[in-house]
Amino acid sequence: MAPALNMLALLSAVREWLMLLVLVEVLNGLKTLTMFLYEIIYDFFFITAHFYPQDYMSYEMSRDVRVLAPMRASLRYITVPDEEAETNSAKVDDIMTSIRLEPSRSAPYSFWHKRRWMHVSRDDINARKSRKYGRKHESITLTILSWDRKALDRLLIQAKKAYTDIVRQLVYIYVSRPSRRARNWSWRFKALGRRRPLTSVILDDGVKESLISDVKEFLSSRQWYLNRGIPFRRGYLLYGPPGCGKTSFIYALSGELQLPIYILSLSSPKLDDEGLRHLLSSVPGRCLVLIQDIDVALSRTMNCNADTQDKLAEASPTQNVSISLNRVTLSGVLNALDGITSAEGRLLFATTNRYSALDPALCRPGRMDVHVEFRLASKSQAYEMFRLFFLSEQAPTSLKRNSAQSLISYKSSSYSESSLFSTGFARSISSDLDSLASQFTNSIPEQQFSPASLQLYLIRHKEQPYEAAANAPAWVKTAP
Ligand SMILES: Nc1ncnc2c1ncn2[C@@H]1O[C@H](COP(=O)(O)OP(=O)(O)OP(=O)(O)O)[C@@H](O)[C@H]1O
Repeated sequence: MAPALNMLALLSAVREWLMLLVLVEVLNGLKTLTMFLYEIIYDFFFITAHFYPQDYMSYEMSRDVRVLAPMRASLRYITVPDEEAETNSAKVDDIMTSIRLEPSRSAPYSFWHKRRWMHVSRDDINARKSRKYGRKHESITLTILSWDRKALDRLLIQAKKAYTDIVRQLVYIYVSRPSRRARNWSWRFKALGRRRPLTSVILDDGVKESLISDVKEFLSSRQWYLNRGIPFRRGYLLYGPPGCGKTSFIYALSGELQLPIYILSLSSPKLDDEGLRHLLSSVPGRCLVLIQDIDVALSRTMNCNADTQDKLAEASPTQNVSISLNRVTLSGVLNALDGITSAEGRLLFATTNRYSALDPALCRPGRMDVHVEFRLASKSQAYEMFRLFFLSEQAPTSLKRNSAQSLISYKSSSYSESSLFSTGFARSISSDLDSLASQFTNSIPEQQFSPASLQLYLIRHKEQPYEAAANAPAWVKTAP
């Protein structure tokens, strides 16, 4: 009797287990079905866009709360990136226009745009993907409650316009710096620079235009490079005496192309070949890397090997500032420039005052593809500088080089120079501008002064165009 009872109990337990198993399977099936239905409904009702760091502009745009959700007053969780907090502007208004707000990592935000619900979140991307997509380990996801794809197009068009308006006036500047972990270097946001118009950099005829068209041509040829297996990057070597506009041109170009500038200081203390390689491989695609005075940095490091530097540092621990402690070698620079992990679309600009001192290996095509000489000011540069200097912003925009004579002259013997600026100075000077510029140019010898020294002279006479032209011969005789 007892074995029969045990058997019955066993059967009932097995039956209960089986029922439980079936229940679990049914629940799992329901869950899968729910997920399946959810995905169908989600795909039908929601449009999702992902933004990855490799697509620099659209990623930066999507991270900027001011751009995607201008009515940010309703947002509750916002991050102010470290870099923006560093913005050192005296005017509150300036800070407000330059401070970027980002969605918080912990809390996504939602907003309404044209009666549609939108949701933005910052998501981590896994290490494998992050290697593919760039230096930041995250992406931005925008979800729109709508089955009309045009809703996304409309938002992106509006956001792109807002973003362009914000960045049009600004240049993002990054600098290399050692990170806390030894032997590791990274890029740090330094400042939002005001964009310098390219027209304010005056070079010899054709130099600026050919450089700009070369850069633009390069940036639009990605596929051409890829098809031929050529690394998609280009190096420019700008050389010439100090104060001839090399750096100014590079800054103006970055503003024109709306590309961030990454300033690489080869003479940074303790920068070594590995750090340099890491830095050059971690810039984003489409950016401008600037190495100033490349000859100085390299000659200093090569004259002083790592051991000597260590000894010097130990001997004078308090004089770190004056002693170069970097260990970058020429071969390290060459390897870093050639690095296969270097960002695509990278524009490298190096400047030097001593072209002949550079190693030919550094200057060869593939590393420095385009060499451009920036010379001391020619007469035509002096002429254009004078005109630009005294061509007030209030002057009619139609005022071109040879049209000044046709404008009505407001000059009369009764006005004083100082009153010109407050009482229609622009129109007053415009009629004489060309003749004053010619007078000035006649006194300036060809290629004897740098544009920087001409600029200094003109600044001294910034409200006295007539005196600036008249005093130029005397200045030329005494100028250093
Ligand atoms: N070609 C130019 N057109 C207009 N301004 C110029 C030009 N060259 C120099 N300047 C002015 O001179 C100053 C110094 O110029 P910049 O720093 O660009 O010269 P550089 O050639 O880079 O000098 P360095 O070799 O010493 O770095 C700037 O304020 C700039 O406005």
